[in-house]
Amino acid sequence: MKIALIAHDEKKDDMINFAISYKHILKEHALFATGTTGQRIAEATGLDVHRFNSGPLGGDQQIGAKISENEMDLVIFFKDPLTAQPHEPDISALMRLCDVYQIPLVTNLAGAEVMIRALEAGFFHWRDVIDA
Ligand SMILES: O=C(CO)COP(=O)(O)O
Repeated sequence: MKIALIAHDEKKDDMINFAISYKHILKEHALFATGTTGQRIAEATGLDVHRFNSGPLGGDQQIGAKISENEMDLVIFFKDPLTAQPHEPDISALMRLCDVYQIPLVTNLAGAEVMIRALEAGFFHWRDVIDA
């Protein structure tokens, strides 16, 4: 599966801990991330992560483009609900495209914990049918 990993600054430590905890699952998949998130994950885990631009510089939109091309299967996005983001329109657009294309999206650690276990259990096989 192609997985996008994104975290706002206040949530980056959560994302690093998540990636370390589930490295054994994540390493079986193709990983994509916004710039800084991807760099932090790669440094902390050694995982191979394709990095797009940083979020405020278009990274969310680049991931949105992948969704529109059926090139992303899951989006794990640790959003900061307490800090205004300069690129809020890009964030909304990314989440909207997940809804348009029926791409599973979680926006916090609790959801990600469930989703990663669903991934491990094979609940994403329906995406193979769509990708075929
Ligand atoms: O701002 C982001 C998502 O909206 C994340 O971007 P970075 O991973 O580059 O910090």
